[in-house]
Amino acid sequence: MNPRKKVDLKLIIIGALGVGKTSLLHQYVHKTFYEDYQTTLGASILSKIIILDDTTLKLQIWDTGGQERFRSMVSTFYKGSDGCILAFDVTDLESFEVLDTWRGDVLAKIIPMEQSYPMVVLGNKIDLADRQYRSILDNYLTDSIKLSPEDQSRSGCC
Ligand SMILES: Nc1nc2c(ncn2[C@@H]2O[C@H](COP(=O)(O)OP(=O)(O)OP(=O)(O)O)[C@@H](O)[C@H]2O)c(=O)[nH]1
Ligand SMILES: [Mg+2]
Repeated sequence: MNPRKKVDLKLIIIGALGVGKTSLLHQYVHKTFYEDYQTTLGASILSKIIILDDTTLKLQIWDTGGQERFRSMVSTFYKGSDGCILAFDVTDLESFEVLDTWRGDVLAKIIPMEQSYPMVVLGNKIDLADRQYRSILDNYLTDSIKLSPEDQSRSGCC
């Protein structure tokens, strides 16, 4: 039997104040959800081991604070990361719009060193009734992606 490969990955989660970055990670790693809000000061690190096919992945996930005053400190944590989660709150349009700035920060630090760097956009708080994600996605599709009619029919979109 082949021993499993071992891979260490450093991931970072960024996004506006209070979008739920810490809650999401605690739910993922410790299976607990905190109702009480305690803003993250700077950053904290969580670890999780997952097994994927024949590989043991050791995730080191950097949870960062969304406060403006931590912005330049947080950008120093991007170094050496293998990917990034851009988090927003689906009930808060501004938290989505500001992702562009966060993304710009990451690209400015990472891309000169890494040609390919995975980033995912994550919409949180989907349990809340006043979610605005439909209009967020509609605007995004209209303004940014501009799918051609062929693409739309292929994707079954719109
Ligand atoms: N309803 C609902 N509330 C959530 C969800 N995720 C987080 N919250 C609440 O949102 C508040 C902020 O959550 P945090 O996880 O501390 O937010 P954060 O992004 O880490 O905030 P900063 O560290 O200040 O940047 C807390 O009161 C959470 O309980 C969710 O999926 N649904
Ligand atoms: Mg936090």
